[in-house]
Amino acid sequence: MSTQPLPPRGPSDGDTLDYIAEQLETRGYAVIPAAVPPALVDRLFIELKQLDSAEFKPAGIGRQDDFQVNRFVRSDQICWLQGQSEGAGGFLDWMEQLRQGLNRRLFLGLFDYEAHFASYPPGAFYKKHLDAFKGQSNRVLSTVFYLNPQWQPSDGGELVIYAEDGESELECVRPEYGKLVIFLSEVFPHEVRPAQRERYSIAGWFRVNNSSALVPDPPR
Ligand SMILES: O=C(O)CCC(=O)C(=O)O
Ligand SMILES: [Fe+2]
Repeated sequence: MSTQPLPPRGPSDGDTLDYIAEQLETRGYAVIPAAVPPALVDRLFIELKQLDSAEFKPAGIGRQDDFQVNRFVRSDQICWLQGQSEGAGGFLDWMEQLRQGLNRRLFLGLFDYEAHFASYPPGAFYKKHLDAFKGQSNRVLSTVFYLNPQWQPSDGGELVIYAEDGESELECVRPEYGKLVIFLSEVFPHEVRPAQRERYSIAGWFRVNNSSALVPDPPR
């Protein structure tokens, strides 16, 4: 058995940052059961429940010009976080602390962060994919944060993280309330298995800035 250090609980303090940085450096991903302050998790959950279903749109694949909705690849609904509300603002602030902390520790040059709520109705999925392809995207680190109270193993909906070869399973993560997963966007193929219940999350990406005066950074 490998002896991984126990993940710390609590806010984005030095210990949490050290833990995430160490995991990213040694394994390329981190699973933290309770990184975000509980009051913030509850606030986000309330806001998510208050969102009108009309604000959720079918998620697509690709960027602006080649954006397409493909129900065979993914069948979730999304709503981008704007940060105007207490919970969403708190979450984006927390991620900003993480961005700065990781830049200091790992020199990643992370430039900004974008995130959306995602809702997977029962039976919805996201087939095995990479969040970024080398040289084609400025997404460097993917984050997924789960908002599913009392999630049971029989509810399914796991996030499966595969090794770079796309075959061997590295991790099968239950989408439990308050859990945060972070991984290198270009390295790990992953998939969302269908769930028995509605499955809620916030998916986000830390990005680098590849723009210059002549070549603007591509839109997401
Ligand atoms: O919800 C998850 O567990 C992962 C979602 C995902 O892979 C994505 O939105 O790119
Ligand atoms: Fe993904």
